Amino acid sequence: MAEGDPNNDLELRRRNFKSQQSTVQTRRQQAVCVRRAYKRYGTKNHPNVILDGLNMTVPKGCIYGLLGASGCGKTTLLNCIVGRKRLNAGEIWVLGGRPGSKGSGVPGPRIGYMPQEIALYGEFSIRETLTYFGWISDMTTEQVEAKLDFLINFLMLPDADRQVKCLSGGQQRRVSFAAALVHDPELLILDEPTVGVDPLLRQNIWNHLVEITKNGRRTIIITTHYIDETRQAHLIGLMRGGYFLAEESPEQLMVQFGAENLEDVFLKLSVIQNMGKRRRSSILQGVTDTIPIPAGTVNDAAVLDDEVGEISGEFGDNTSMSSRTARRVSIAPDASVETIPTELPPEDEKEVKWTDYLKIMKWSHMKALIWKNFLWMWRNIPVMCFIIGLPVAQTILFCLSVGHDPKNIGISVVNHEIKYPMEQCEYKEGCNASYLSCNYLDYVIHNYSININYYATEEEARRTVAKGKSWAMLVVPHNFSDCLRSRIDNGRDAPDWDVDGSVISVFADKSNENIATFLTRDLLFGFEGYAKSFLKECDINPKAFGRPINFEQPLYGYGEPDFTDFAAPGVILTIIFFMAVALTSGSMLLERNEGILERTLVNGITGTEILLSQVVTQFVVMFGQTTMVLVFAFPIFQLTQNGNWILLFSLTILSGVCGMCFGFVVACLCENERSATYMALGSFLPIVMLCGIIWPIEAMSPYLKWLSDFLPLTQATESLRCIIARGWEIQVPVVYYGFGAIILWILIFLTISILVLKFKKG
Ligand SMILES: Nc1ncnc2c1ncn2[C@@H]1O[C@H](COP(=O)(O)OP(=O)(O)OP(=O)(O)O)[C@@H](O)[C@H]1O
Repeated sequence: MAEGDPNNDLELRRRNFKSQQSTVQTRRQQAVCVRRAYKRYGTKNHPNVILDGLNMTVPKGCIYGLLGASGCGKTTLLNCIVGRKRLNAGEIWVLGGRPGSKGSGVPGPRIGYMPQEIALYGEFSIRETLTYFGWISDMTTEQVEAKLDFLINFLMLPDADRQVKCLSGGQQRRVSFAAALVHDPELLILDEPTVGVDPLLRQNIWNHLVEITKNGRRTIIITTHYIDETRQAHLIGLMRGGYFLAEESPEQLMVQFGAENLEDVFLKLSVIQNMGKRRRSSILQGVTDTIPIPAGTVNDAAVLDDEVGEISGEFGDNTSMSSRTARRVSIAPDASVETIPTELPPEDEKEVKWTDYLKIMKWSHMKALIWKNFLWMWRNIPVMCFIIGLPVAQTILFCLSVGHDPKNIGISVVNHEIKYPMEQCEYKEGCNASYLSCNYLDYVIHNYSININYYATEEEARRTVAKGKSWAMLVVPHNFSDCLRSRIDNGRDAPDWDVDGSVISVFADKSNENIATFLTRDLLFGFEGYAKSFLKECDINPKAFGRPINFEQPLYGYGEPDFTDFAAPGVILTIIFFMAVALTSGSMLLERNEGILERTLVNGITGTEILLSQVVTQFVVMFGQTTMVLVFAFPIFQLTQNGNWILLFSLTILSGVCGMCFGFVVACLCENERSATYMALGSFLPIVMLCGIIWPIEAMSPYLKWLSDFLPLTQATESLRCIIARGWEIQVPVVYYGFGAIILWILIFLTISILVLKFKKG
């Protein structure tokens, strides 16, 4: 094979891997082993490098104190160890496997994680909190109960039935500590557990940590700002500038630096680092020499083998200062990836069967999550009442305020038939009534909600319209009644002046399209109605002078079109959809931002399980909301409902489920409530405008109409309209398209959120 041949290179690397097998095995025998970890936030071009070639070795059975200034990257490192964040380059083994890989058990109940934030549900009691964390770690209630008394006594916690939100900050931190301890994990990761804890209890906690690591089966990584309390740790890692300045036993470090306490050591190391004279950190020398590790828990020979590998740079390691410096100089944000072999030796992990991939959830996890969701609701009854009451209030407001005829529209009339103000316009019965205009106006007043004010001159009346005090001016000509009679009597022979003299002129303010439309309708229909009654009084067939077009009883709907009925389907679906978006994204972001979600995920709960548990709980809420909204809209406010109740109910529920899934997407994509609000609000108006909710989609431009067809609520709104207004059943295409489209969107949103949850890690 020629030199430089890629196959040749691959063969060489394979051989190297074989020779490194023992090194790799050794690393996997540690509780945690991190090699050449490189982690940055920000973009490739503007990276904020947090871990920069960091090596860390935590043997099984030891307490490892992780120290460093605030913001140096301790939490980031811990998040990578528990599998919640990914390195940009480098390797991590935790309890023998790769965090996050199938079968590694990490994240999972093998780990107990206490994050920096309290990350607990304030409404839960101590007992409920520990039960929840016990259940998600596969414990039974009896096992939790058995552990509860011990933890309460040991951590000096108050009564187990006290709610977490009623505890002091220090007590809350101790409950959080208890939640990490409850399932007796193999690896306990504690991010500043002793903040706000009094010295006596802090000592107790350390004693307990020492106690549980004695048998060599438990390992603890602990970060703290109280540097000197880590004297009791077996090993400490002093972190600065993205890597460890030293990783030794505390005693060794103090002897080495001739310091009286660890703070001095840290200061001295920092000064040395600043001077560019970094000392070589003898990673495992200290471990094998100074830590009283129980026999059999660490393979000494292997450790030495590992050590040799490290020092000789066999596996590309860099603990010697020169190699570290050389590599650190050359490391570019992702160039480091190239220096890491992409093909790693086969891992000795639990064999994963293809059927494992089908197990998307564990019943014990689902039980815990659903119980927790309902308990949260039960503890927040006022919030729940608001959540169910809000859509009802919105429906009531819609029914009361939208689609009804405008009332008391004022118009100004100048009636030249009478001598106003000396003479008043009054209704006179009979075919020979003198002022037909007065009869017509009287008919309008009594049949429509129109207020008439009379004026003597056109100037006065016009001024009222110009000043916005009236919506129109009507001018009745002098001989209106006579001319109208002549027109009826003479028909096609009526002289022009009679035709012209029988016309009432309307000068309207059409600045408000809706009011102008209603006024036009009332004046025209009013005249038609009055004319019919007048012709009857004169024994003339009204049809002779009526419109030659007659609207019979409609096939669907009522004679008078009602905008409330038109808008109701879309409005109901929108209310349920967006309430679900707000509720789901809000509750998920709340959990995430308080660190509870992160903690739950570290315990081995999967994103899919969280989504499914939310689906179950939100479904119940949605059921309540939908029932209330439909009861108020139809039986109480009497909106048109000629269709199948089951179809109406199921389509409304489906729109809620669709909103819930969209809420998942929002929560997965957005970092905080503010961006989630922007995203939800940003989608609200396009959906309302483009889905044919407030205006028929037939009125849209063809391109927008095409776009509208693909939006989640368009087909569903049309389908619901056909169900309730036309009484159509599921076999009609328009109806089942609505169901199909919304189910398709549910699947799309669910898939997006599962994919984002899976791939969006640090
Ligand atoms: N999600 C993130 N996006 C961007 N930067 C981040 C993110 N998380 C942390 N950082 C930055 O990374 C650095 C290390 O943060 P980290 O929380 O790991 O520090 P820390 O050592 O745990 O600090 P402390 O002791 O104060 O908790 C900080 O400068 C922080 O601002």
